[in-house]
Amino acid sequence: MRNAGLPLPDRESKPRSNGLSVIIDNGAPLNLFIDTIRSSGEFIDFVKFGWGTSLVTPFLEEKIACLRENNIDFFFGGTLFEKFLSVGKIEHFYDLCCEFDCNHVEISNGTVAITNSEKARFISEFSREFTVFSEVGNKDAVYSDSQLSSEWVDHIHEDISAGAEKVITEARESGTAGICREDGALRTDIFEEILESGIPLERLIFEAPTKKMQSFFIKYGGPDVNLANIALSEVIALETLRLGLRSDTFHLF
Ligand SMILES: C=C(OP(=O)(O)O)C(=O)O
Ligand SMILES: O=S([O-])[O-]
Repeated sequence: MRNAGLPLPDRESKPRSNGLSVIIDNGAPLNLFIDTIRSSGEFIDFVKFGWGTSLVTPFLEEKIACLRENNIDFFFGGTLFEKFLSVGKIEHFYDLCCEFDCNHVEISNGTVAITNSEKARFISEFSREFTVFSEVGNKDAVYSDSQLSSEWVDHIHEDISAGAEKVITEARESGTAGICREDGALRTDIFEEILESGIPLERLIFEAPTKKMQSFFIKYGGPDVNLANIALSEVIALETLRLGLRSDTFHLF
């Protein structure tokens, strides 16, 4: 990173608790993964092994070793937690997290029909041994549409009270549900309600797989807004958005 004399926004260096970029790995080939981590690791705070890909992706151990060498933490997609939950095998999920020496777990209810309060009980249990990132929002676009912004804020409060270190707002890998409409349009009503609620933005991580979403959150949340579901190929491009080095955020900073 070189600023070449430009007055760019100050970005805290890693490890940081704000301004996080969470990359999603969906089973990328090993060398592509290692190459990305080695060349852009400075801009990556976490890797999420998306949904249940960690059970299928070859070379998971090698990928995790590469992350450890580069001081990047990781967690498994919340859907994996939900899959174990749906078959009554949550203790196996716990065992898996221990086997991989996870520091972080994602606890969500984006696919299984459990209430937020039931989810909060798992947040509370897992937060005794892990740092919990909870997730609010549903993966079904039609159901998402029916969720009121006030419900989102209630659920975020409940998750934080239960022990979630940060709360992830659902958008999926595609930006088509949760805080987005099926056509990718952002639910600005939810974002506004979150801002009005006074919940510090540092406690939230916004899934923002598209440039449009990333630009929106940077515009209204600042260069240090926490963002997730960033594709491996977009790490550097995202950092330029945060720094006002791309047209979409050029005039912000
Ligand atoms: C990103 C996704 O899932 P998870 O949060 O479980 O990784 C998804 O299904 O698009
Ligand atoms: O829970 S998700 O869609 O990252």
